[in-house]
Amino acid sequence: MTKVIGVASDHGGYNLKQKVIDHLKDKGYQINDLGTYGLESVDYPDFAVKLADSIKEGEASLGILVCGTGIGISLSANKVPGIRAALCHDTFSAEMARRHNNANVLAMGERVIGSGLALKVVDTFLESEFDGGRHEKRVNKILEIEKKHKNF
Ligand SMILES: O=C(CO)[C@H](O)[C@H](O)[C@H](O)COP(=O)(O)O
Repeated sequence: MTKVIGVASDHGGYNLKQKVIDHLKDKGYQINDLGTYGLESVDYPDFAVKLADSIKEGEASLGILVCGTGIGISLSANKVPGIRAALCHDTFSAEMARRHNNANVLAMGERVIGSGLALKVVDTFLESEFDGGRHEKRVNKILEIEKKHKNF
């Protein structure tokens, strides 16, 4: 079955988001594009939460978020329980984000990274799998933190 990947950005990440979409479609992925759909100024939390909700609803198995730096959009997505958004601008971090942290969202900054490297980061993230084992216990501790602080 084709893997569905959720993708979203603000205006600062729009051009890179479009390149990511074209790249992944060429590779046979099915894309759930949650916007933004142009260069008009928008607010990154609105698109982070759209993507996070779509992952939680099971509409996509993994997600990719892009803003200018990747910081605001990853901070926002990580406020949604169950979302582990990793800001990665190199392939080693992208691999470890999946293998050790079971990250379900990759975040990048269009104003930080060139598109050639960004597409390699995307491929590495999507092709890496969670190692489990000792890392499972640690990821479960992240879930415990979410539960403990849910009324903060
Ligand atoms: O969230 C960000 C920074 O933490 C992103 O880089 C945004 O894309 C950026 O803040 C947007 O800035 P702009 O001047 O409104 O284009």
